[in-house]
Amino acid sequence: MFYNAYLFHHLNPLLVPFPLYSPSSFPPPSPIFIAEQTPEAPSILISSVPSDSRIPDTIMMMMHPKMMEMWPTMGSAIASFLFVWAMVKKYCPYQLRRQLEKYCHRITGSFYPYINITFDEYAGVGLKRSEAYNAVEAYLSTYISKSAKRLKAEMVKDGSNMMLSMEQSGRVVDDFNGVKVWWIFRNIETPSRPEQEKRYYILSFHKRYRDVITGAYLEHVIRKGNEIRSRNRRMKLYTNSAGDRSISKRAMWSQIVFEHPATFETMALESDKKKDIIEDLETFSKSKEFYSRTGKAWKRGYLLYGPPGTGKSTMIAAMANYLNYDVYDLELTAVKDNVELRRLLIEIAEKSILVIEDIDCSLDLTGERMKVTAGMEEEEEGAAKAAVEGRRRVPNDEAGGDMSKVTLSGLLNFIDGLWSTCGSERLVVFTTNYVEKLDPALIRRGRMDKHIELSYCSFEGFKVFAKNYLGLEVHEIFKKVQHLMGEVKITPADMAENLMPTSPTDDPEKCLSRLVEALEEMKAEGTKNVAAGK
Ligand SMILES: Nc1ncnc2c1ncn2[C@@H]1O[C@H](COP(=O)(O)OP(=O)(O)OP(=O)(O)O)[C@@H](O)[C@H]1O
Ligand SMILES: [Mg+2]
Repeated sequence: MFYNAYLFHHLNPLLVPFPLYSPSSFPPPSPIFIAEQTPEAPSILISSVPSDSRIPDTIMMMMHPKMMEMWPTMGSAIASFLFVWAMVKKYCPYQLRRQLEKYCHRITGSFYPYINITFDEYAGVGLKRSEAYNAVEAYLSTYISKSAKRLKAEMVKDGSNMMLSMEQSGRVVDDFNGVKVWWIFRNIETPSRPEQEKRYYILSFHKRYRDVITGAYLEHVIRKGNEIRSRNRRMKLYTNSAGDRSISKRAMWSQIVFEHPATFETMALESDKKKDIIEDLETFSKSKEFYSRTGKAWKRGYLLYGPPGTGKSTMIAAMANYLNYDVYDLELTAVKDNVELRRLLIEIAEKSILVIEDIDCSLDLTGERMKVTAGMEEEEEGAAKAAVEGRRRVPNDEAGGDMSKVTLSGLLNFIDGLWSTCGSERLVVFTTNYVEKLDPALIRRGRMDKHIELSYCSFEGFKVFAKNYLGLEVHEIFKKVQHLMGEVKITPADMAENLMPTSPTDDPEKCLSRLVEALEEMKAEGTKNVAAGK
């Protein structure tokens, strides 16, 4: 670029009226003047800020060197104009000023030849990151490395690539079939959301290209941007926690990159069950058309239940890896009330899995349910209740001691009420150790479409472990293991623990023998308990 940049501070004597200047009423209507980049038609760029930001300390003016000769005249013209405007602003009655502003805008608008389109980071009610903004950001990442000066780098998939985006207000030029457009990035603090910067892109182009830019060009940007996004996508794990309230006094999602190694191949599960789940996921992810044809929200509920250590959490990771979906791990006890729950759930992006672990411990809905569990032995019920209470209290203590006011109806509303249609391609997964204690309303078919029981390890499951952990497909000890597994129940977690080499000298045989020992011990323990009448 051949432009010279000038930074004018408040105190610059040339622009003394500046302290009186407020961007909220700065004419002309567009906050940004775009400089023509051709030497034949040089003009200036005044980088101002939109009305909802703070008054800038400095204002940047860029101009073509050719204009330097004109600067003395032009500079004082601008200064005089700003001075007059500042006086008008300061001394004119409000009504008159409004009128003047209107005329000013009309006049400048008639010769201002550019159209600006804004892409805000948060669309609509401001709760959900705009898809268009995401696409634009990704699209520009391929261009900005060439022209923008202050960049932010983010590692993308496999850590093999970087995605660049503009960090501070910056500008890039794009060329579409010979038509030049400018992308301007702005990040400003807003008084209404001090915890969050307002970020947006402005697309500027000459009005004579309106059709081609609003049509073919924008289509091209969104398509390319989405392609780049899906290529670079790294799965994320989001979680809400009471601790995150410190800044904004409300829970928000915080995220980390999700890199769980579990897959369906590594899961010890009967092959029929595995196949069934995979097919179900596959069908779901390809059923966009079906859901819209049948008027249903594109979402599916899974209930994973079974004793501790049977692979419920592992299954969620395998599902996420299979579909390449983000995971939103919702800690219900840290959600203050239904309003906060709604806000959190609206922020969930598509292609995601919403997980509520230990749903039986998560809500104060258990009060009613506890009474319903008539079949439960009293002692067991007491222990379960204590566990529930214990687990429920911990996060709430962090939140300042107040109990979560999320209700069953609040939760159901998001699962399949009107709000459920906000955001599509979403799996909702509940896990529990005590399926019988759940409120039937919560898990009825249609809400939780698929109930998957994860139970004790089968011999087939053991073979998956043996292959993955020890590299063994057959071994003479397998028979013994099979026999013992017919007599005692062992969870996949215990199985994994026993098969894991504990020292570098442990060979597969040693690990298998350790498992046999553990199984025999469990069997003896079981016999002892039966004899003692437990
Ligand atoms: N089916 C399985 N296949 C492979 N590994 C498993 C399986 N089930 C459990 N594991 C292993 O056991 C560990 C515990 O499993 P996981 O956390 O998934 O159990 P869970 O059912 O979620 O337990 P909880 O009810 O206590 O949350 C995991 O780290 C995993 O390595
Ligand atoms: Mg778990």
